[in-house]
Amino acid sequence: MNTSATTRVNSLLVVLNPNAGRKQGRKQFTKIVQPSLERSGKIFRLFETNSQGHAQSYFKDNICQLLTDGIHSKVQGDSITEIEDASSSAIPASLCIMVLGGDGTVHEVINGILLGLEDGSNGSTVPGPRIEFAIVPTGTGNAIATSLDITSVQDALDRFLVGNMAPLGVIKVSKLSQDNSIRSDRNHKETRIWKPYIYSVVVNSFGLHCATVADSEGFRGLGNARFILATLKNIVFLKQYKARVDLFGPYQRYDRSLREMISLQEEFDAQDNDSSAPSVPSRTLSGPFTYLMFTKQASLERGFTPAPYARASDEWLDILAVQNVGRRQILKVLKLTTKNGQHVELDEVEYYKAKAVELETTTKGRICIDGEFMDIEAGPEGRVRFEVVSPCSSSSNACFYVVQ
Ligand SMILES: Nc1ncnc2c1ncn2[C@@H]1O[C@H](COP(=O)(O)OP(=O)(O)OP(=O)(O)O)[C@@H](O)[C@H]1O
Repeated sequence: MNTSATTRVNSLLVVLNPNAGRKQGRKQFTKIVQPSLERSGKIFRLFETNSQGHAQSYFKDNICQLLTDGIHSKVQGDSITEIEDASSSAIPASLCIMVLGGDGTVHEVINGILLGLEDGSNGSTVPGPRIEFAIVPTGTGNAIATSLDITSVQDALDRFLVGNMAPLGVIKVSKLSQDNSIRSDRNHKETRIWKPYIYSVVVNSFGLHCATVADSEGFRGLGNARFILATLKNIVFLKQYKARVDLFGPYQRYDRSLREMISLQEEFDAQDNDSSAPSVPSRTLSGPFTYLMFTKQASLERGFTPAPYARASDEWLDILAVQNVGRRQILKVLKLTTKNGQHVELDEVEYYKAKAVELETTTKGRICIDGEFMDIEAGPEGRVRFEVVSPCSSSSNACFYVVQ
């Protein structure tokens, strides 16, 4: 997979969420971003979000138009007024989006784009347009920027101007289709029918992390301290969360003695699995879980690195699981998560990489998807599937890249 392609996209749209993080985005745009872009001769359009969900609905409604737009067209409010090449019906291959915000804003933009392209794709199987992101961290956690080691607004701009790109993997989160969710083929092999529900770019969690994200909303305004407060609360009132996790297809496991991820392809090959759509898990974690996450990002905020081997550009989903431990143990795990990901050396921690994962809860449960919440039914009907969509594959409606 190409991890160092240089930018070749001219059209630049700057998305500004003035409410992200400590609400400094507008100031940073005027003082740092705008002068820097103008100095380097970049022509751009500005889109400022006005509420939660605005970025998603804007991109859902406008992505096809944005892709067909000429560089000199203007955005006025939610509509694009001057379209340079209105006669062109073919969608040009590229768009660059600079996001001044946090992970929630990137999540909304990506979901809006994929929904908009899905509506406009008419079932096409050709890979979708190339969409490049430059992420300027003005949010709270800034997991994507932090995982790319982008340290400031200026650093993000400097990297944008250099233009080195890496693919940005996206996680498709699917629920079982309500009608006819299990189908049998000619050989009476049962196949589940999945319906995409949402796309995730940062982290999907269950258990303590999800409860912490929910509680941290009440402490907004405290910056990153809101996560610390919410985590402490959930350690004091520690719960174990009953669920099973199935890994499908080839997978890797962190080996503490070798201090690296080892491939378990051989174990997987030995099973009676159809590699294109395996129905038998290659590994099952039976819970209950204290802490569980599936992620594409190594760090969720500066200094907090739960999945040290995660790469936004690869095709793996990183799985961090801590099963049924007490307060003292989970505190030790979380403490070492802040020490360059040393928690993976603890016996309590299981760390895997897989291509597809399914979660099934024993009672009604809740998962957190990039800060959004999804309630799930108990048992097999409530199963949720997580899989990485390879950028630029025929199954992807768009080829996402990110400035690194
Ligand atoms: N003008 C606005 N007013 C209020 N909320 C907004 C506005 N524009 C966007 N939002 C919402 O702000 C929320 C927070 O944005 P974002 O997630 O980017 O920042 P953050 O939570 O501070 O950072 P991170 O997700 O990196 O921790 C999102 O849910 C987004 O929908």
